[in-house]
This record gives sequence, C-alpha cells and structure tokens, in this order.
Amino acid sequence: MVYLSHMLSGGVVTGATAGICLILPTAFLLAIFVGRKVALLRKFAKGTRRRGLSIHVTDRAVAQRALVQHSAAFLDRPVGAVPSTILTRNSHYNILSAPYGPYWRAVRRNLAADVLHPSRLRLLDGTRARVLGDLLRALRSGAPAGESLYFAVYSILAEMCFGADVVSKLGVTRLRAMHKFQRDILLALPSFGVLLRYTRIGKFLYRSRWRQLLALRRQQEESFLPLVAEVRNNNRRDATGGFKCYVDSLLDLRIHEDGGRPVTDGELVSLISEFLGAGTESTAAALEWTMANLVKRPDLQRKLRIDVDAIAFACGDRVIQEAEELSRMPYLKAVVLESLRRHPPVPFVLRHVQGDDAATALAMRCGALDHGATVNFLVGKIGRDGAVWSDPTEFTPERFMPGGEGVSADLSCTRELKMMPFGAGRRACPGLAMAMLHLEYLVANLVREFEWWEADGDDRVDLAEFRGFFFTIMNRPLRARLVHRTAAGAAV
Ligand code: HEM
Repeated sequence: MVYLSHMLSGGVVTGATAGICLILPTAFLLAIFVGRKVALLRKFAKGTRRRGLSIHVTDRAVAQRALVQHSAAFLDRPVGAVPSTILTRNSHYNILSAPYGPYWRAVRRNLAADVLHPSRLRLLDGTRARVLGDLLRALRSGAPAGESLYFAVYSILAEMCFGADVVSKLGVTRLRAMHKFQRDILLALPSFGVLLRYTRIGKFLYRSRWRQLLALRRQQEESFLPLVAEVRNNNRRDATGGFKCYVDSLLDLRIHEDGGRPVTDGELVSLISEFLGAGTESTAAALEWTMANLVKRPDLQRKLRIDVDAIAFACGDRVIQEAEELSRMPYLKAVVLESLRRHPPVPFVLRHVQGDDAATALAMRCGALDHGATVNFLVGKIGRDGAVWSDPTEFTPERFMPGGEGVSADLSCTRELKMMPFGAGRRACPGLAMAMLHLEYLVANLVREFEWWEADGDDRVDLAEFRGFFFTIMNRPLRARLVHRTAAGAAV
C-alpha cells in the first residue's frame, strides 16, 4: 500500500514536535525584534520551512518495483534523514548521507570491495575468536547480557576499523568509553533535527543545542584522529597480506572523479563514525533480539542446539569458526532470518525522489512528483505482511526451513522482495554478508556455550521496542540466567 501525506520536508523530528519547538522561541524573538528585523526574520523562516509530499510504502511489490526495477530514480536519501548530516552541518561526508555521485561511488566501492568483501572477512577469524573469548569470559563472570553483546560487536568493528591491536592498545576501559560516547551521540541526534530543518535560524533559536552539537563533533575528532595518525605512521598492513583495516583503506583511497584527491580529515571522522555506529547498533540489536527470543522460547533454543552441537562435536575444543561450518546449520540461519524479519533493526528505508520515473514506479500520475517527495519504505510492516507470512507477529524460524513460506527469501531483494531488513536497490546495505556471518557466528557459539534461561522478576525478558532511536532496539536491555554447559558441546 502507498500512503500519501504532506509534511515539512527534510527533518528527523515530526512536524508536530517541530511546530511546538518553533512556536515558543519564535514568539519570544518576535517580541524583541521590531520593524525591519521582524520582516527579515519572517523572510528567513519562510525560506527554511519547505513543504513536501511524504509517501509511505507498505506493499512489497511496490517496494521492489521502485527500489530495484526503477533503482535509477531511487538513489538519494532526503537531506537530514541521516544523523551525521546534522553533525557535520549538512556536509555529506559519509556513505549514508552522500548524494549519488563520484564521492558516494568511491567511498561505497572502497567499503564494499576492499573491506567487507566475503573473501576479506575470512582474514578476521583471529579477531572474531579473540572477541568471542572475551565475551564468553564476561558472561561467565555474570556481566549483563545485553550490554556485553553490544560491546562484543563494537570490539570486532573497532579492530576492523583501526587494526587488530586497537583493543590491546586502547584498553577495554577506553574502548568502552568510546562505545558509550558513540551511542550517546546517536541517542542525542534526533533532538538536533530542528537545526537542519531551520537551517538559517536554527543555530540562533536553539543555541545550546548548537553548542552541544559542535562539542560532540569536536569530541569525535579528538577520539578518532589520533588513532588515524597511528595507523598512518605504523606503516599499517603486515607484510603477510593480513587484513587491511578500514582506516588504512581510506588513507589509500583517491577520489578519481574529483581530481584524484585523498579523503579529508572531516570525511574520515564521519566515515569512521558511520562504520562503528551503523555497523554496531544494527548488528548488535539483531543479536540481542535473537537471543531474547531464544530465551522466551526454550523449545526453539533446544532445536537450535541440536544443529549446533552436531557441528561443535567435530570442532572439538575450538569455537565454531568457519563460514563453511556455519553454512551446515540450516536452523541457525532460519533463527537469524526470523529475527531480522520480526525485529528489523533499521525500521525504515528513506529516499528522496522526483520526476516521472519515480511516479511510474509508485503507480502515481505523471507530474505528481515534479516538486519532489520523501518516500518511506516501512521495513517492519513489509516483513509482517499477512499476505506473505502466516501468523506474521509470531517468532517462527520454521518458516525459513524447507516447505516454509520464507525458504526462498532473498535478502538482496533482486529476485523477489518478501522482507527487506538490509534495504534494497543500489543503496542497499553493503554490510549484509558481514552482518549475517557475525550474527550466525555469535549466536552459534553463545548457544553452544550456555543454556539461556529467563531471569527472575524485573529481569524477565520484555520484547517491547524502544521508540525514539534510529534503530529498533529492546526497550529494556536483555537479561538472562546463563547456565554454562559442561557437556560435550561447550568449548573451553
Ligand atoms: C544486521 C545488521 C545490519 C542491518 C539490519 C542493516 C540495515 C541497513 C539498511 C536498512 C540500510 C539502508 C538501505 C537502503 O536505504 O536501501 C543500510 C545502509 C547502510 N549500512 Fe547497514 N545494516 C546492517 C549492518 C551494517 C554493517 C555491519 C555495516 C558496516 C560496517 C553497515 C553499513 C551500512 C552503510 C554504509 C549503509 C549506507 C549504504 C549506501 O547509502 O550506499 N551496515 N543498512
């Protein structure tokens, strides 16, 4: 289905919130300014409050036609839809916010082909095993499950970003502080939406938010740039053809269609922040939702453990590691897919569109999109479409097993679109393969090592979603009673 509505374009907050935020300070200013100043203010405000069409898509066929078949008309996101745009005062430094063009092509190709390519991910076996070891030790000593899962995912991404020695170099305390800071930024960003919405007067009307925004950006620069300098000075990659870290690849990158220039420091900070932020929050949220559902459903957990133990037996003392080993656990993949369908970490996919090609894709009359529109593909609703999925709100991994309605589900959405947790089309998530690998790897080893049971009282699992964040996360972090498995399955 396609819903239409009019709204103020370009912001992260809703029209109503923005209205309230604007009315009080504007009234105050109007009382102070008189004559010419009032006229000037009106002129500025008028220029910053553009109206645009907002379209909501919940029909999977429309989503596929638009994002895949008419992908050339669905290449850009609306200005202000991406948090980092606010942080950098509307400079499109990272992949998510960059408009389709030479810069986007260069930085996306670099990430997808140089860093996240499946052949490179194999080189990260050591990193994954080290982080898993730390995670298992933390959980055995009673550390809270939810937070520990997030930190494990962040640690993997930090090593991929700055090199294998970053965790030992920085120490766990500093790394935790960096992770917390990254999360605080993401949580604070929605409140900065007004600064983009009212680009000309926002920083005067919302002075303290503006200052807070600048302070956050400065803090990001202070935390990332020294680490970049270390990568630059250390002559980076080891000679044995080890993993080339993300920063290393960015330092080598040249934007050929822009005179062969290197990536600037401002761009580096935004790209690093995106890598750590988008990579951690999405994958860790999916991991937490998966484990939470397994706590709620011991029957599914038992079934999964049969799959896992069969492979674990062959691994002996070492963790389940190889992609090939993971691929021999069909129920594991089904559990992860069901988690992504039922709780997609990114709740919507946005595009800014204009023109007749986009109108045709959305089955609208020609000319309807002459002035542009924001299209919002509702990822959660598409994945819970009752016409495709039986009992769509239930957590049922069996639907991805032979005979189930999801068995042929294509995550890239090129053949068919039944769910779209990673988006679709040319701007789809480049982290798909890595996220799936890490999710399967962590879930398999966590189930092998522990039985995950419901904790008591307030710590019981609550599957409610937290609202007001860019990612769909659990309202209450996961708590569970973990029983270490001493039987044949558990790795030492
Ligand atoms: C379970 C994990 C993940 C989920 C569910 C997820 C989901 C998404 C979604 C829905 C989009 C928007 C796609 C669109 O507009 O069509 C996206 C974009 C993106 N994701 Fe992910 N993501 C995940 C993991 C990752 C990881 C691990 C990374 C990198 C380390 C990553 C980096 C990106 C980037 C850079 C984009 C922007 C792509 C572009 O504009 O060209 N994501 N992701």
